Amino acid sequence: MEPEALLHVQDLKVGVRVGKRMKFVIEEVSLMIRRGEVLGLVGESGSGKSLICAALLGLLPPAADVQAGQVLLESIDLLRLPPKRLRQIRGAQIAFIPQNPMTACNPSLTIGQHFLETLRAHGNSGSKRERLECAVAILEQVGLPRAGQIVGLYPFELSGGMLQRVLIALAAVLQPKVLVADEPTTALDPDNQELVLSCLRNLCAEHKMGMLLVSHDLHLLSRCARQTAVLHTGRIVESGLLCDVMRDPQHAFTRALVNAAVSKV
Ligand SMILES: Nc1ncnc2c1ncn2[C@@H]1O[C@H](COP(=O)(O)OP(=O)(O)OP(=O)(O)O)[C@@H](O)[C@H]1O
Repeated sequence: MEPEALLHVQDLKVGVRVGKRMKFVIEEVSLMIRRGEVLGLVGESGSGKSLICAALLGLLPPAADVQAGQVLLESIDLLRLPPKRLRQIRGAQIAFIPQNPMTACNPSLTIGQHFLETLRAHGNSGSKRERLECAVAILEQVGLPRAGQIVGLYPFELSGGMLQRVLIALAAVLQPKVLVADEPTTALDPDNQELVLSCLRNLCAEHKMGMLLVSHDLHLLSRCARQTAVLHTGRIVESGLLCDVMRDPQHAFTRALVNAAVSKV
């Protein structure tokens, strides 16, 4: 039996205002993510990957607007929720892992305080000690050694790879149904990339989360994603099982991506 669809994006269209006119940068994008499954969204720089992530989370920049489409999280259309309800769902049911861990953290808060704040903001009524225990447990799950000490450290005291795993833990602590990860390994060296990818793979499998993993690198996606969708100038030009797409790419743009990926192996 096919696992059930968690996130279903249908015919998404996003425009950005350029002076007085609207330029459409995302057109008729449809994606489906099932429980426990990683969908790799691949595309060239400027193809619209980050705007799709932002649209899913209701975090488009002021110049951009959703013009059409649906983003169904199970049966709820995120594009049509009042802002207050969307804020409750964001983080708790659909969470974001950013590209650059160094700029995503608040430098004046310890790692533990980041977790306390996230849990408090989403109504966790446990004591401070219970919330910190929760933080330590998820930090251990993402493979960070000495998690009990890490909660007392500030972001600058951790390496980029460790901090990215902290952010993954922070995104996962409320056990969202879907994780959206926009190029989460860009700022990392190859060893840390591998650690982060395996941490994402394990989290999704263990908690049956769905994940949208964004990259411009098909080879990198092939280490984590089962399904893929290929984005080219704002449109999905090909999608399916990543192994099939890599074996027999149909679109000229996908063939170029596959050749680039093969040359990295
Ligand atoms: N705030 C904005 N104002 C105007 N245009 C924007 C804005 N954000 C993005 N765009 C345009 O929308 C298109 C898609 O941008 P987006 O950042 O989503 O691409 P991307 O695939 O994520 O690129 P990269 O891999 O380089 O991050 C680009 O043409 C970009 O110039």
